[in-house]
Amino acid sequence: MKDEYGAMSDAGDTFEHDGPFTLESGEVLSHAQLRYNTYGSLNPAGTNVLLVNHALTGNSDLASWWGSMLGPTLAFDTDKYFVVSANILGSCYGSTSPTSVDPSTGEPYGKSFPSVSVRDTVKLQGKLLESLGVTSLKSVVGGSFGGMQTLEYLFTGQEFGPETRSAIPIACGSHHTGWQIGISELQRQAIYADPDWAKGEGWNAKKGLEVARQIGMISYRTSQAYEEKFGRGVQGGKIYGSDAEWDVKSYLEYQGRKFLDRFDPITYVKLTEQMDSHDISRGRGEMKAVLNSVKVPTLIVGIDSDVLYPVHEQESLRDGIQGSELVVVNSDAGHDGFLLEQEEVSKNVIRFLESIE
Ligand SMILES: CC(=O)SCCNC(=O)CCNC(=O)[C@H](O)C(C)(C)COP(=O)(O)OP(=O)(O)OC[C@H]1O[C@@H](n2cnc3c(N)ncnc32)[C@H](O)[C@@H]1OP(=O)(O)O
Ligand SMILES: N[C@@H](CCO)C(=O)O
Repeated sequence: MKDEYGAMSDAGDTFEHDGPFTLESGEVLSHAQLRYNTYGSLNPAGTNVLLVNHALTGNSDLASWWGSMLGPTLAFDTDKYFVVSANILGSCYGSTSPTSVDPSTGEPYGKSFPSVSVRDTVKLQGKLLESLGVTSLKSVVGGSFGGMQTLEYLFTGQEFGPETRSAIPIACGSHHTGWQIGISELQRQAIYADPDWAKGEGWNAKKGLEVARQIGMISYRTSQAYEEKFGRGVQGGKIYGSDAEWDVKSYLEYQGRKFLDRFDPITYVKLTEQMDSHDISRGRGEMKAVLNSVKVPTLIVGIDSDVLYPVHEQESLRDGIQGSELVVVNSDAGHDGFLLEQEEVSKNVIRFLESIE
């Protein structure tokens, strides 16, 4: 279900920040809210907490994307843990975003929505956790954009929010690299190239958004996966020129169209910009020293076929964070392996959580 400006209103609760929220950029959101979901019960000390962070286009409805990991006896064991999943600030899934009304104009922010960093999202989530009575996080887990948030939590206890006792960053690195910013930029350029981006507020740059999602879908998988799924399959037998209806073309077009039901171009531009802000060393010193300052147990997970966040980035995290462990999951799926290989991810999460106080 979407509201009048296109924001998704999925199930969950809403946290409202008390007063204006100042962003890293110095800009101020006069009102800031976050959608979140919880599962299980909080213990009286507020310490049996697992925080699970979603990726770029996900939401706080954890059951809808890591469902086979959530429930009694599963990785996110709701008999033992109070599991919290919070939306990203700037996401159209119920948090303050470009689709929200700017109180100063009475109109949706649109392109004037301020620049939010991954650290801003985590800082606001920290306020949400405090409001729930959370004093300490047993672990923070997330893949991709969720992994970037997870890495920021390694510093929250020292800087803001509840203490973090362990972390499981998956399929991400210590900062967004030139490669990843380039792929984000390519997607934004597809949106900017849509003639409707320059008209009015830009909400109607739908063709651009479709193409952006198609570019994303290529980067989330691998040549092996595309070969296995589509190969040279074609409808109608025509293989020459623009008459060729390749199965892969039809798949990408379908994914692009489907995406319009749950995202808008402005939010997509802003969220990819937020990912590009990811750099745990910003303002904290040299990366080597920043990683070396991490003292909590950390399980780093990579996917061996991930071309977007390649394994060497997880190896760098492992080399930098003292005593951390790296597990590389074998999968042809590529980056999306963190969503598709739930059994393998679960196994490692369970083992690691059992080893943590
Ligand atoms: C609504 C939500 O998902 S929001 C919940 C949170 N989501 C997230 O966190 C991530 C977003 N989701 C994703 O990235 C993906 O859906 C994943 C990774 C979770 C799952 O991927 P997969 O299961 O491998 O799906 P896959 O990429 O094969 O796409 C399947 C779809 O393509 C369609 N399809 C497959 N081949 C073709 C083709 N040749 N032509 C047209 N359509 C095709 C299928 O019919 C199917 O359609 P459906 O989704 O309407 O059922
Ligand atoms: N499939 C994921 C990839 C980004 O990590 C998403 O759409 O959010």
